[in-house]
Amino acid sequence: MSSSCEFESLEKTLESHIPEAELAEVRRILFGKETQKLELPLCAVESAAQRDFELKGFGFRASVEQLRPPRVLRVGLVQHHSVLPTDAPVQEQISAMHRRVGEMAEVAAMCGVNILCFQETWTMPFAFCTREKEPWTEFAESAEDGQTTRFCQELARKHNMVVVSPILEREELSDTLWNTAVVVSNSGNVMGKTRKNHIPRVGDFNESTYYMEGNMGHTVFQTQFGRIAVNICYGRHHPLNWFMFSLNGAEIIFNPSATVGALSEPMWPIEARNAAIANHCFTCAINRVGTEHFKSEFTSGDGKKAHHDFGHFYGSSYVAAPDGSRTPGLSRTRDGLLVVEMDLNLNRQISDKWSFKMTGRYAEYAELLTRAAAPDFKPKIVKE
Ligand SMILES: NC(=O)NCCC(=O)O
Repeated sequence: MSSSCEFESLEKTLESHIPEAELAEVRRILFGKETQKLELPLCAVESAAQRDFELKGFGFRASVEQLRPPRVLRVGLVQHHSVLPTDAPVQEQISAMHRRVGEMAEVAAMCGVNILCFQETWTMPFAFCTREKEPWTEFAESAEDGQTTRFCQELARKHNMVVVSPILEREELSDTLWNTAVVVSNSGNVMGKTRKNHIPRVGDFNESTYYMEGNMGHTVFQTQFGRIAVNICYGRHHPLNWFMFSLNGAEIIFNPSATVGALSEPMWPIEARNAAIANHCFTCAINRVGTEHFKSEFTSGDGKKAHHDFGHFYGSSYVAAPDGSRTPGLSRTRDGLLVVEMDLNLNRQISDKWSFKMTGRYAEYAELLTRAAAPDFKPKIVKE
C-alpha cells in the first residue's frame, strides 16, 4: 500500500542526486557510522513484494569482547496504513488490520526477528483529532485478554517472538481508557503493559479527550532477548521520560508513534536518535503511514478552516544506536517492515567510552527537580 503523491524519502533523494564519490561522506555526517545491509531470505523478499510492502534490513556491529559473548538479536518495526476507510464497521477495520499486520509478522519471522513492535494504537485510525467519542472508543480493548492481545499471543507462540502491541486500552470494571503498549513474551504469555505518560495538546492531537495520563511509571521488561521499554509517541519529546526507562535498565526503547509531517517531521530524526546517544541504548522509532479521512470536519482551534484529515503520517521508521549511528528510514509513503540486527554489548562499550550516564549529577538534578516541582519554587537567577 502506498500514498503515491507524497515525497518518498530523504534517503532515496540523496541516493539519486548526490554523486557516488561524495555519498558515503554525506551519509557518514548525516547518519553516523554506516550500518551494514542485512541479507534477508529470498522467501521474505518475495513475500514482501507480493504483499506490497517495503522490506529493509540493516545491522549494527559491536566489538568482540574477551569476557562477554555477543548478545545479538533482531528487532522488527512495522509501519502501515489504516487498511479500510474510517467509516467501515469497527470490527471489519480491526480484522483487516490484524490480517495486514499478521502477514507482515510472517515475513518478520522469516527474517529471524526476535522482538516485533507495531505502531501506536495500531488497530484503529488515529481518530483522536475528531473529538467524537463514537465509534472510536469502541476500538478500545482489554490489554490482558482483548481480541488484539489474543491475536498477538498467537503470533508470539507461533514465531517464538516477543510482540509489543500498542493499543487503545479499556480497563475492565472501571472503563477507564488508556493509551497502552502490551508486551507479549515469546512464550505467548502477557508479560505486562505500560501506558503513555504524556498526552499531547498540540495541533489536531486532541488526545486528552480520550484517555488518561499513564500511571505505570517507567516499567522495563526483561525478555529472553534483552531488557525493553516502550516510550509511546509524544513521550519522545521528553528527554527525562527516555532517561527514566534507561535508569530502570532498558537496553532497547521502542517509540511507537502517530505523527504528521507538518507538525513534527524535522524533529523525528533527532529525538529518538539523541535518546540513544544520551542513554547508551538502542531506540526504535515507528510511525504510521498515509492520510486518514474522517466524515465529520474538525478544526485545530487555530482560526484556520475545518478539515477532514490530520495530514500525512510520514512513516520513516528507523533504529538508532548508542554510538549515534542510525539506520536509513523506511519510506514516507509505503507500508513497511524494518529488520535490524544489533549486539547489545554495544551499549556498555559506548557507555565506557562516553560515560554520559556515569558522569550524570543525579543527586544535584534530583534536588533541583524536587524544589522546581514545589508550588513555592523560585528559580535561581542572578541579576546585576
Ligand atoms: N500520537 C501523538 O502523541 N502525537 C503527538 C504529536 C507528536 O508527538 O508528534
